[in-house]
Amino acid sequence: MAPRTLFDKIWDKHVVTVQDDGTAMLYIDKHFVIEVTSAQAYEGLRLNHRKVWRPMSIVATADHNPPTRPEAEVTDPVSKLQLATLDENVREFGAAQYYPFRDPLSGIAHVIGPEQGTTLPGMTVACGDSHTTTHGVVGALAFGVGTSEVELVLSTQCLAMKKPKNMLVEISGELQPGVSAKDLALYLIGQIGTGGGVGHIVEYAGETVRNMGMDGRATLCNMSVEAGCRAGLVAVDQTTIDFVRGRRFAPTGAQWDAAEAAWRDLHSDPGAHFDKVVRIDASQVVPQVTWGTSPELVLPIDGRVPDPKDEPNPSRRAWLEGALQYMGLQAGTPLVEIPVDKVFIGSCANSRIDDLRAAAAVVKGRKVAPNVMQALVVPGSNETKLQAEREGLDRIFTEAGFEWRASGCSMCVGINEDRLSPGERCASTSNRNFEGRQGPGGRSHLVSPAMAAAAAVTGHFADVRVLG
Ligand SMILES: CC(C)[C@H](C(=O)O)[C@@H](O)C(=O)O
Ligand code: SF4
Repeated sequence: MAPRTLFDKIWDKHVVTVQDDGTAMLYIDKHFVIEVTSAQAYEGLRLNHRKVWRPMSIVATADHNPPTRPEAEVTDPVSKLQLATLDENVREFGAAQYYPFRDPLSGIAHVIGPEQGTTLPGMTVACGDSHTTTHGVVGALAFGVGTSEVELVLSTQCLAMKKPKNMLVEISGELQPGVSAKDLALYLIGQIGTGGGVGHIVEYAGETVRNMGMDGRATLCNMSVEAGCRAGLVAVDQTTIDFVRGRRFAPTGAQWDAAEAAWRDLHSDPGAHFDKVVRIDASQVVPQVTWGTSPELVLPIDGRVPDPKDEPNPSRRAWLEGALQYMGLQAGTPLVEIPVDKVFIGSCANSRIDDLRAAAAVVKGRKVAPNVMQALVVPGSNETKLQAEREGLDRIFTEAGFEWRASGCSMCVGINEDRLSPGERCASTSNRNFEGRQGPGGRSHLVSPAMAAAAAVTGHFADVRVLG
């Protein structure tokens, strides 16, 4: 057989039929259902008198709306309705697991999937949420889909699509201390743009990725969608196997042995063809900060806010001018001189244990700067929260003046009570910075956990490499 990519291998195993025009029906092994994008899909089933094809493939979780303050209740009527509707739909249609608001195992779908071993290597995964790409961290082919596709997966267990193309991002060289997977992801998007991966499934490979822990790999996969990719993947290696073994829903005994043997083949064959290849020298990447209203408007921390006048293309120039104005910045300002009002450490991009450890290492023994009105740490799952508490990370954060919260999407997206007010500037470890993303009029700068911590303790963007 011709050499195949990791994507080809998983795709081939899951294609049910292919129509003449190339549209394939792809079997979905695991379906994560969230409160924001599922109500209409279930309503569609009801209207058409359909059942869920395989309720045991469903993991339902309420992650976007729940407040994360201890003891807080849901007060917003839309949030209340979404949460109650998911309760009702799970009761009526069934699910293998359900993590409602305040469940001890609840968390952001893309954090709990790999963490609990519900997402396993070689699986196909769907979820009505764009950052489903994150599940690629364990070598699963995971698609973020819209509500109508949620309904299709519920009723047929399949997604309909033409086969995307293969893209390889090969990362070599050693990361400098203080530089992380988030910086790599932002750097990549800065290079190829938010459209750079459109129509492709990206596989991250190379020695830097092989040497990276699972949480860093998850960040890369998470950010794939911000580069336009349909999904992100990392090949299964010993690090993956060690991560999956012993997880709550991972196979055990003879089933584990068989699974592990099969998973060992989940890598691209030598000589496999990629339609697009991007190479990155990790040793050249410095901590990144976005300055504008798209993840591709990103700069190294030692940079200055660009001047749109230097942009020859008129429509791009107008776009940059708009971004500059929305962000309330002056061209030429060094990034390290931009003060921040709020700091958010969380979201499915950066809320796993290694992220919290990296931020805590910077915060330890320091205080949140007086001009920072609010600094939040929101673990991606309640299990991660407990792990961090066992390690004493919560105390490092709270002693410095951070708020330590229960899990959820929180300030990543302005649809729960954690949000920015108009004009507020936030150093955020999340993945999106478009206008109003973290609250109407809010200004979001995407950074790594270590860089968010550095901004919190200095009160402005700062180079974590020289913070000492
Ligand atoms: C609300 C949800 C559907 C949305 C998504 O699709 O990603 C959100 O999670 C986001 O990050 O923008
Ligand atoms: S944490 Fe943010 S990016 Fe992730 S699913 Fe929630 S809202 Fe979307």
